Amino acid sequence: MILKASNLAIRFGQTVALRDADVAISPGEIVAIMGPSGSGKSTLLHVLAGILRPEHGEVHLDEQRIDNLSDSRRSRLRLRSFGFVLQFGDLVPELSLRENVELPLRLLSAPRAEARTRSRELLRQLEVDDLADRRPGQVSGGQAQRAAVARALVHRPSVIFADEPTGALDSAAGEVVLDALTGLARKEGSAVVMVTHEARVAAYADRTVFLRDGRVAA
Ligand SMILES: Nc1ncnc2c1ncn2[C@@H]1O[C@H](COP(=O)(O)OP(=O)(O)OP(=O)(O)O)[C@@H](O)[C@H]1O
Repeated sequence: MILKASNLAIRFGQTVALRDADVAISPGEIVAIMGPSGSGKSTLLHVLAGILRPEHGEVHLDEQRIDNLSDSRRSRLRLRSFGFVLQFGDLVPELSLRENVELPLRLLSAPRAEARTRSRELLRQLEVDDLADRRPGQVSGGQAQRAAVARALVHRPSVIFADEPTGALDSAAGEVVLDALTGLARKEGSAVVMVTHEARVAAYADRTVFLRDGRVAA
């Protein structure tokens, strides 16, 4: 397993968001998380990604326990091992698409030339290379989301987390983004954990985990 979580529990005030949740993701596997509104999908994603710390339970990336690391070590680990695609607007608005895609590699101190070559190649595969010098506000939502997919993949992460990655797109643009995300992740061997409430999005996954009231349903 590349990512394994057991007995996860977390509350927000009186609300129990997760209780006794177990999830295990194999290397390169594409998993959808589905469930009714408020069932804990985003919370589970945030706990698996080391953004939220569970009150009970453990999260392991490969052999390493990650939930009990300090905030700074978890941030570093997220940068190195994970990629993220959110619903919309998570590119840096002041940077061009190319600079956004290069950013994870630059933060990881990769040589500038290597960052440039790798990001150019991904932007080409996602068919937005002709827009590389535009800022996110100067392209369509679907084009920006394809750049976000490139940014999520650029540093060859073990796991890509996607929270409603096509939630802000029409179905045609959404399909292009999902084809790109799942196709490139398969090619490069990154696992994908994707929260969605749409069956047609979950159809891109190898497997679906259903949540109900903070529990993983059988
Ligand atoms: N920061 C927070 N503060 C208080 N309550 C929260 C917080 N985050 C989540 N919750 C609550 O925890 C429960 C699970 O929320 P979560 O966002 O994980 O659900 P979800 O399945 O992703 O929902 P949706 O499909 O509507 O996005 C909900 O009852 C929600 O109101």
